[in-house]
Amino acid sequence: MVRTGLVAGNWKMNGSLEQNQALLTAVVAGIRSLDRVNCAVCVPFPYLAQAQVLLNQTHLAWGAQNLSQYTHGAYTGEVSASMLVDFGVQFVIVGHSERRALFGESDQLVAEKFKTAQTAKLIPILCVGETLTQREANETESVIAGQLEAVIELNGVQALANAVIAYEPVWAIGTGKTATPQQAQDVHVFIRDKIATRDNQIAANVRIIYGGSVKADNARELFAMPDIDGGLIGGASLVADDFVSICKAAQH
Ligand SMILES: O=C[C@H](O)COP(=O)(O)O
Repeated sequence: MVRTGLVAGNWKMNGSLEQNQALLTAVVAGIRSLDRVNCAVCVPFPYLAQAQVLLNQTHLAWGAQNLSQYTHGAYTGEVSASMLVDFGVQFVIVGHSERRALFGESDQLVAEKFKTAQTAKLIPILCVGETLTQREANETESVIAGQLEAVIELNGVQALANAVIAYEPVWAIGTGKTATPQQAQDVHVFIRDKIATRDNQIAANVRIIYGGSVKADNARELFAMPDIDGGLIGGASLVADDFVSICKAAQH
């Protein structure tokens, strides 16, 4: 089977109305001719309205970087799935390592956010990945298995049919230290095999993308690996030419 590649930008806490306008306009123009890869940007909440206006009817989808596990009510500062739907959001990142490490999001909470997203028909981009200490202690597989199992336990393996998994080794995020294509491929195969123990078809179809210092000059070799279906791009998604090059590299 052929999985359509996905390149999603994660702007993190960056941007301004003025910068976004220039960036989005340039990216939309740059990816116009790409018809065999899906491209998206996950922007900070306040810019969803701007993304909706600028990206409607273009090849660039938009998404959010987080959501509340609650649907509505007295949860000051939270943003619900239905609010994201109001702004035409298609994707939402859940369980990014920065949220796990800096904001205390547990595997269980991530699984709940995943559920809330899917209930609202949003496509969760579920981030999994190990720290350097965990890799050096040979815990990569057990850590990722735990992160994945929490989501499968709560949501069922079928839920992965409408989701994307992003493998993001924490030691490669924003460090300029990319996993080698083979290192990334090995973990992607581990993830796919793990899912296959529950359901072969879902495992074969689910898109597993790689994140961690993907740049215009290393994207092609990463995306050439058979189980790497695209990328979740941080820093390089803030530079139009770089992001467009990475999107092009994912079109096989
Ligand atoms: O979500 C994106 C990742 O955290 C990767 O960020 P990076 O490309 O800046 O390393």
